Order: sequence, then structure tokens, then C-alpha cells
Amino acid sequence: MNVLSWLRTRLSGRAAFEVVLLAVRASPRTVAALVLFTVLATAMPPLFVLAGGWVASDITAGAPALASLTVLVCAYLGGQILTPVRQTLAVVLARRVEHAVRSEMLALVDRPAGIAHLHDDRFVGSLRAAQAASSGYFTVGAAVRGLAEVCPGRLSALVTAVILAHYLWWAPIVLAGSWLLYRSAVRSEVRAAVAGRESGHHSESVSRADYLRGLLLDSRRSAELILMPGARPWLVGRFEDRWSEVSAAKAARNRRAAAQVWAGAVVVGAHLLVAWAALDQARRGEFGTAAVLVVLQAMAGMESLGWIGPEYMVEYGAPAAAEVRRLPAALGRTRDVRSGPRPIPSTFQTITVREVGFGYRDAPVLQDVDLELRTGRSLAVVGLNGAGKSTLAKLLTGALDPTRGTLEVDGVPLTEFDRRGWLSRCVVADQDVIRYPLSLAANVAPGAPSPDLALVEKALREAGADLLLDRLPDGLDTLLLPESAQGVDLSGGEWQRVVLARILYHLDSLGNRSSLVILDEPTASLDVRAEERFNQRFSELATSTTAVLISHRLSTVRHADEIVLLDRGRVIEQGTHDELMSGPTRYAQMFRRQAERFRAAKEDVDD
Ligand SMILES: Nc1ncnc2c1ncn2[C@@H]1O[C@H](COP(=O)(O)OP(=O)(O)OP(=O)(O)O)[C@@H](O)[C@H]1O
Repeated sequence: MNVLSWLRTRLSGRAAFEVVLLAVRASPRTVAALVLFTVLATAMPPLFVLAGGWVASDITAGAPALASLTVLVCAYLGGQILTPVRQTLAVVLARRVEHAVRSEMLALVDRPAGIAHLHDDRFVGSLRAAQAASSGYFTVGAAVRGLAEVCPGRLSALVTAVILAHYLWWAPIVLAGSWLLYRSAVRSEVRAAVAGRESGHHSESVSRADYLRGLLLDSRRSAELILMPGARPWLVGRFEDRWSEVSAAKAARNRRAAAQVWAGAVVVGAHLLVAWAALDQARRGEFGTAAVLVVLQAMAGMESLGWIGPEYMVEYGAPAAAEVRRLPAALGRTRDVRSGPRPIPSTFQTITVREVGFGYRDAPVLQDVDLELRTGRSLAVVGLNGAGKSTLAKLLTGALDPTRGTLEVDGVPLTEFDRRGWLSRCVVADQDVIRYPLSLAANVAPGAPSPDLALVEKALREAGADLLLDRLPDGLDTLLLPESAQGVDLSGGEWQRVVLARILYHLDSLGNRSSLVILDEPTASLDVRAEERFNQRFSELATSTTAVLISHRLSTVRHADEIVLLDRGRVIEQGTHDELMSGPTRYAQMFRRQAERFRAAKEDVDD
């Protein structure tokens, strides 16, 4: 076992050690520079103390004080120059650590070829915790800055304590004890304030007590209460209960404040005791002026034992580091999709789903699903909520692997292909529209560094967004961000048209290469006319791609070349619209029910 791993096992429970490891990994050079400048900057106050004593003894002895004065001035200037350098390095290191943490989190999320890790509770939990821990006030960066203050403070206190002990052995013990007492008084106040704010209990008691008092003193309400037998004494009792809670909290706060004052007095007393002892030694001729000066200055050097602000930054920020370091292990425990070396063929004819089964955890979501999808034909998947339609879509894109059965592209298992390559051929519009806080053009062509604006406009017009395009103040450059003064928001239906344009743009950019288009509830927010136009466009689309349409609206899917009805993860009916409508099928029942409602809605629009 090497020294580092020994240290790590000993200190692994200490979050601060995790911060150090993260900092070393993020920027070893900045850490080395920070350590060097910390040591130098920390040496300055004790050197100043000793040089002060040396100057005093030179002057008392009538000796030339040039050398001692030079050291004194150098120690003073060194402290003035090195401290800001050290602090700047700490800020730079904190920024680098935060940047490294952010990049690492992004890289970890992107590392697997599929998305199984994003369905893994443990990984998602760790990711959320790490994310929460790396934003806000108490971040890993705050812990780095805190450590960069705590370490020199402790070191400087230790060195001055050693110097002080050389003159009065008991003085560092008395001073350190008084500072510890003071710290514990301040810490208990801060802890109580944080706990009180987090629970909100105190403020709730105060507002309830205020409300009850207002009720009891209000003349009209009081008259009402007096007329209700027993109501007023009951309310008075409630008010007194609340008030005693508030008073108890106030008394505890006063006690803590008093404890702080007493602790402060103990600190002052300890300093006076040490100063008196030094002067007494001088009176008895045991200490010269130099020794008295050194003792008095060394006393001030131990003051850093009382700082607790930086400690809080470490205490609250350091757990973030542990969360971030846990992430790779959490990712390692997830199951990624299997990927192979084969490139995706430029064109393909069939995608076969063979006896596929899938479950997110133990419960099966899909069972024995057999389907054949052909380029140039469209497949619609319908079924009740939770039937497994979106899960089937995820399996088709190769983002998840089935737990049973296989998916094949022209007879070759999907696991033999480069899965990232396959994903890039899948054009998916999910139920949840992703709204990028960017320009309209960037929303149609996200990820394209310089989108082809003519193509973006064409896609928008084909998606039925012509009116939107003409209405927006800056056309394609309009910022779709309602929170910004220059930005605008779109309605649900308008967003859906933008997403359709996104698909059309993506398909255009794939050129002649085969693709799989999956539209999951693409018309849920469209009005009746827009939906009709979409259906027409979808039929055109489906002639050049393999198209899968998932929808609850059966009027949208009727034009598909094949329709499958999923029920609790199984395909229970399959055929064209006419085939399914010609028999006593569940599909036919559902269609007739919906058609009735659809007709009524259309009549409303036409009126
Ligand atoms: N990430 C997940 N983790 C665990 N269970 C999930 C997850 N996603 C979906 N499920 C479950 O799998 C089942 C099928 O969900 P899926 O989203 O595929 O159904 P759906 O047919 O698309 O439903 P809807 O019509 O409501 O969109 C549901 O019981 C759902 O609760």
C-alpha cells in the first residue's frame, strides 16, 4: 500500500480530503503554487514577530539595528505581497476545480453509448446530489477557498504558539483554550440559526402567535368569540402555547448570545493574563523589552484560531466533493448498451424486432414483441397509458438494450453496430418538447454550428409555422426565452410545429441516408386543421424513411401502413386501419369512440 492510498483509507471519511484530491486532479500546478505561497505567506507573521523582538533587543543594547530592521521590513512587506497572491491563487484554483467538476459531470453523462444510466436510480441520485452540490453558495470551489484559508491560519497559529511557549509555556494553552471556547459559542449560534431557517419552525410559531393575538384583540372578532361559548378561552390557551414556544426560542437565543459575550470576555481575560505575565517577568528582570514585544505579538498571531467563516465553507462545501467523486463508481454500476465496430450502412431496408422483452427493473414492460419495420412504410403504435409505447421507441433507437430478444437492421443484430452512429440516424420527437433558450433558428437546428437558414425557413414553413415566422419580431433570430426582455414564448402548438421543423431539418441534413423517424405524440397540442396538415406531411415523409408514429389520437394514425395495438407490453392487434376496422377489434372500438369526439371538436372550430 503506497502512502497516498494509506492516507486515503485513513482519511476517506473526511470530506476535506476529497476536496484536496479533486483540486490535485483539476490543477496540480496551481495546487503546488498555492502550497508554496501558503508556506511562504504563513512564515511571514512569525518572522515579523521574531524580527520585532530582534529590533527591540538591538535598540536596547545600543547595537546597529540595520539587519534586524531589514528583516522586519521584509517580513512585513512579504506578508503584504504574499497574502494577496495566495488568495488569488486560491480563487483561481477554486474556479479550476469547479470547471473540472462541471466538465467531468458532463463527460460522465455522455460517456455511455445508450441511456440506461439515466434510468438508474443510484446514478441519477448521485448526479442530482453532485449537481446540487456544485451550484449555489457552498460549492466545491467554496470548500477549496475555505481550505486555502483554514490551512495557513492553523499553521500560523501553530508556529506562533511554539514561539510563545518558548517564553511562557502555559500561554498557548490558555489562549488556545479561550479561542476554542469562543468558537464553540459562535458555532452553536450559527448551527441553531441554520437549523431554525431550515426547519422554519420558529418563524411559523411567530406568525401563528401574531395571527392569534390579532384575532383576540380585534374588536369585531372578539365580540363574535365572546358569543361562542368556550371559544375565547380556547383561543387564549392556543395563543399562550404558541407564545411560550416563541419565548422559549427567544430565551435560548439570548442564552447563546450571552454565552458568546462571556466567551469573548474569557478571550480578553486570557490575553490580559498573558500580557500581565510578560510584564511581570519584565518587572522582575527576567524578560527584556524584546521578549515582551515577541510575547505580545505572538499572542495576536494565535487569533486565527478564532476564525470560523472559512471552516464553514469547508464543512458545507466539502461534501460536494465526495458526491462528485462517487459519480464514476455509480456510473460503473450501470449497464450500458452493447456496441460493435460495424458502421451503419448508408441505406437499409428493414428493422426487425424479434421476440423482444424489456423491464426497467424487475417488472416486465414489454413481452414477446415481434415487428418488422420497412423503409418507405410507416408503423403506428397505439395503446393505453403505460402500455410500453415510448419504451418500444427507446429500444428502436438503440438507447436501451432489450432484456430478451434482439433488434436487427437488415438481419444484423443492432449490438454489432456502432450505437452512436445508429442514434445519429434516429430522428426522434418526444412527448416532452425540448425548448432551448436560444434563437428560433437554433431551436430548429440545435447543435448545428452555422445552420443553413434557407433550409431552416423551409422546414418551418413545411411544418406549418409560416404564421409564426411572419409574426416573430426578429424572424429566425428571435430569442425564444420569455424571461429575457428581448425574448418571446410560444404556445404549446407553436412549439410542436418548431419540433416538427426540427425533424424535417434533421432529415434534410441526413440527405439520402436511411433513417428512422419516431414521432411520440407529435400532434397532441395541434388544432384539428394543423393535425390534418401534419398527417398529410407525415405520409410524404414516410415514403423515404422508416417512420414510427406513437399517438393516442387514432385519427392521426389511421393513414399509417401498419398499426399495432400494445396492451400491457404485448402486441394484441396488428394490421392496417381498414383491416382492424373490419372486425370486432379493440382498435375499432377505440377509433369509433374517438371519432365521435373528434367530429364534435371540428364542428366547434368550423363554427
Ligand atoms: N425510466 C423508467 N423507470 C421505471 N419505469 C419506467 C420508466 N419509464 C417508464 N416506466 C414504466 O414503464 C411502463 C411503460 O411506460 P411507457 O412510457 O413506455 O408507456 P407509454 O405507453 O408510452 O405510456 P404513455 O401513453 O403514458 O406515454 C409504465 O408502467 C412506466 O411507469
